[in-house]
Amino acid sequence: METPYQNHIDKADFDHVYEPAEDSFLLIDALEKDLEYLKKKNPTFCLEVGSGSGVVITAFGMAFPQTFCLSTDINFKACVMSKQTAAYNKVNLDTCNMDLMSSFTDNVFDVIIFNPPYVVTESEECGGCDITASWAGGTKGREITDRLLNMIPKKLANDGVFYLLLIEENIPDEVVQIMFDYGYKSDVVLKRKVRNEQQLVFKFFR
Ligand SMILES: C[S@@+](CC[C@H](N)C(=O)[O-])C[C@H]1O[C@@H](n2cnc3c(N)ncnc32)[C@H](O)[C@@H]1O
Repeated sequence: METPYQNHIDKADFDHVYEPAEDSFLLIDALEKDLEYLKKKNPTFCLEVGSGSGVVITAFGMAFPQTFCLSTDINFKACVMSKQTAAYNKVNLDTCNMDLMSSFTDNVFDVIIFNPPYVVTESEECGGCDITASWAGGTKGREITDRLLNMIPKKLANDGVFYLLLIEENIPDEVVQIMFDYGYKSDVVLKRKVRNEQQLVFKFFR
């Protein structure tokens, strides 16, 4: 999977929107690793929740030009940047400024992707809509992630796949158990140690 160009972005804009980092690129590498699996699924709708600069959903859109790509972000400036990144790389992307995927009512997605704010923080730090929303994850770094997990059974197609980036501090075993209770199997697609942080990309599917 190609990494999208982001030459159009002024460095200063990354004071307000999450700048693509190792976690973003691990997620792209995980999607690349699963390319053949994803091609067999021939996805019609792909949603990235919390798209930030748009680098991940744009990479997906470049690899799957026939797939209808959508993204959401709680940070309005991230929505604008995602749209620009997609357009710069000739990918059609609809972006929605919303909390997770709460405003989609009838839509069901074949692929859902989330690189959440995963840093363990005080609960009070979490739930904003500016740059702090990029990293502040509250208790276990999971407060935002757990809210999304709860929505997956209604929003993921029966034969769909959900990709989620976690770090060890998020206690991935608990996430696997939550998703198991919802009826999902899981696999670790890729993991990488970045400085002191063990990052893992999981996929969940029925
Ligand atoms: C770690 S950043 C990942 C950005 C991008 N996906 C990437 O991989 O580079 C997390 C993103 O989730 C967004 N976010 C946080 N809470 C959210 C929520 N409740 N609903 C939608 N997006 C949210 C943040 O604004 C931020 O853009």
